[in-house]
Amino acid sequence: MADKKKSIGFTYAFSGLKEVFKSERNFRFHIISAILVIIAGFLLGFGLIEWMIAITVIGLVMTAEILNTAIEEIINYLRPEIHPAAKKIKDLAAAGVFIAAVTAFVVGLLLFLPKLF
Ligand SMILES: Nc1ncnc2c1ncn2[C@@H]1O[C@H](COP(=O)(O)OP(=O)(O)OP(=O)(O)O)[C@@H](O)[C@H]1O
Repeated sequence: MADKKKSIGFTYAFSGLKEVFKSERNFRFHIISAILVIIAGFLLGFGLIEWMIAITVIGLVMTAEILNTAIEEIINYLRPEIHPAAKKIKDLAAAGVFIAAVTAFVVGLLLFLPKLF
């Protein structure tokens, strides 16, 4: 029973992933960036700690993008007029993605630059 519940939970989660992949250009960009980081990690011989850091920031950015998409969908579903509160909510969600992406970029520089130079 618990196993069945768990597998249904995974099904919904995968359905969400499929949705965000289909509808969000940004998410596809994050996936491609993550694949490039993973390839570069293999080529540059990342150690355990470097892999842990890289995977953590990849997960951070993807999670932020998915939550941003969910928040946008809530606002679109509620169909508000153009409203300052709707703007504020969407802008805050977008700011979350921005902070996650800048963090990933800076961490990426700190990981890759010492390996390259
Ligand atoms: N109902 C609204 N009222 C006021 N401003 C809004 C409203 N909906 C969207 N906006 C403004 O437009 C911006 C873009 O919103 P939109 O829903 O188009 O997101 P998006 O461009 O699809 O985002 P993403 O590229 O992450 O998918 C928001 O950040 C907000 O500033």
